[in-house]
Amino acid sequence: VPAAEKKRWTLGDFDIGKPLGRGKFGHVYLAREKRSNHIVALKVLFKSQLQQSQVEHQLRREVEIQSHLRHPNILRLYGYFYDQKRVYLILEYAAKGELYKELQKCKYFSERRAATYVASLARALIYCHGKHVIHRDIKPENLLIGAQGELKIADFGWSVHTFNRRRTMCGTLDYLPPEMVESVEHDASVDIWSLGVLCYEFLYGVPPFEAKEHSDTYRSFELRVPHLRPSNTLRRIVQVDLKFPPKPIVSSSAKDLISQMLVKDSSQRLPLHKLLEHPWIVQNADPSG
Ligand SMILES: COc1ccc(C(=O)Nc2ccccc2)cc1NC(=O)CCSc1ncnc(N)c1Br
Repeated sequence: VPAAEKKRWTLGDFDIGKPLGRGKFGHVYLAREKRSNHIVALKVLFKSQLQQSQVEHQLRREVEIQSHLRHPNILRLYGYFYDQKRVYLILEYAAKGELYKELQKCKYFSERRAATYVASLARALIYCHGKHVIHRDIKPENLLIGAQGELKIADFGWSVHTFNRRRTMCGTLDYLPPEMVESVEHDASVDIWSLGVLCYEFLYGVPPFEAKEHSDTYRSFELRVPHLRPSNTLRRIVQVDLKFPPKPIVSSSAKDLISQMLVKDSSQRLPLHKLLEHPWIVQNADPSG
């Protein structure tokens, strides 16, 4: 049987539902494919904005990469289509929404929940590295939660989110590893660094190298002159100025894992497969992910 002809989707194939979120390049809607009644998330990108930001090639590359990725912890990109003015991405719908909202609501996660998320992200990253895809942007804003509570990496590409996503106006620097701050070439080990930052933020509710100046005076300064944001965060990153606050109480096993991931020399970072054997993960992560 000849390979199924790639279906040409059109907007008429979908019933459009409520808005799910919005990024810089466009909005995301709940949608139902009429023939199959399959629920999806439909991301609408404006061609004009893509052209202005010269990200068409980045989008084409991302669509190409995503169409070959199949993993329970990576949000599916089922397909895309376009009309005169817009490009539409047909995405898997994550029924339990955005992880960053859940983290803001709970302040921080239990060690079992944090370990379960970290283990599932490690498995997704091992899968990506196996396909020579690195640097899946794994900060909380890019993570969604599926119907069974499982984590889904949903690279939002270049879409910049409304600033209220994080306490600071400007895009967060918190997740940059030292080699990217010092802009030397980076490899898959950047993802181990970012996963370490994420693990810390899951357990403490704040990223490890955040500039302390989140006082009101600093905030007003930042709002008024965001481009002059003191790069205390960058200094703390390149010095790996890692401190564990006394509250909330976190096990020494968790701190040990984080300390093995947030290592300046990228070749010394704990490899992802070794992470899955770390006692804290073995004792706390729910195997189902
Ligand atoms: C595989 O997921 C993507 C793949 C690609 C791109 C993208 O825009 N790439 C891109 C855009 C412009 C330029 C270059 C790349 C975006 C996503 N994903 C998203 O935007 C997530 C939309 S929000 C959402 N989605 C599902 N369920 C929910 N409950 C929610 Br809320």
